[in-house]
Amino acid sequence: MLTFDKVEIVQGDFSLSADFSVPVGAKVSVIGPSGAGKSTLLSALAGFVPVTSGRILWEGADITKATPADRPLAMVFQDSNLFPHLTVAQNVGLGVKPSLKLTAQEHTRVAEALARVGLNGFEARKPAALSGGQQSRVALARVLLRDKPVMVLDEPFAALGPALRVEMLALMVEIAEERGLTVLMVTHDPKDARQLNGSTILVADGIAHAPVPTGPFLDAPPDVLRAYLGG
Ligand SMILES: Nc1ncnc2c1ncn2[C@@H]1O[C@H](COP(=O)(O)OP(=O)(O)OP(=O)(O)O)[C@@H](O)[C@H]1O
Repeated sequence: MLTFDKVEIVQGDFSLSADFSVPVGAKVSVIGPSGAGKSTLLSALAGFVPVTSGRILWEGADITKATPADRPLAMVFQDSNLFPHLTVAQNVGLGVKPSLKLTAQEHTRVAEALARVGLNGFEARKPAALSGGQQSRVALARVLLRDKPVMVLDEPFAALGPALRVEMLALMVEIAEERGLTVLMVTHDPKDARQLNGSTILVADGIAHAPVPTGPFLDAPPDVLRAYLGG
């Protein structure tokens, strides 16, 4: 279980509170108006933004003060965050060892992760020689290799067209279910949230609310979200 225990995050004159738990294996969308604090919530979870008070717990262990590398999560960023001068295999290998001095066994793990995301034979390519969808696959392979129980995605695949986005989300969910990962995904698009088919955390008015089932929530969204969703 991932728990935000009476968490308060203060950044300048902005503050956000969170007090809820997410079960292991849950698929959670994080949704809310622009500037409401979605990225702030995930950044605090990842250890990039300090928590002012309260605690963050993973499986009962207090990770509030842990360094980002010691936390149980791996992140997928909007732009895939690939290094342009490194090959696909090296970009993925970074997930194993930042020094890239991999053992034979680690090279095998890289090859297996690339195969899992459908990128057999792409090892030697540079990111510039990949399509947007293929770049997203590399980012997913990198997360796979980190072997962390929580996958955090901040508007992933936003640069992709609608069909490709559906495909990438499906692959992400397939991998998450295969490994029993807990997923937290910021999205602006209710279609993404519905496809994730789990629960939704509404971030609005300084509060990250406890997750509720996504379907019923989006069928009757609160006013604060209705304006934002444009419907
Ligand atoms: N370093 C900072 N210092 C002070 N305020 C900050 C800082 N970083 C972000 N903020 C403020 O915190 C609030 C939440 O920002 P955040 O990026 O988390 O929102 P968001 O919901 O992810 O927005 P969007 O959907 O537009 O990406 C905003 O009002 C922002 O201006």
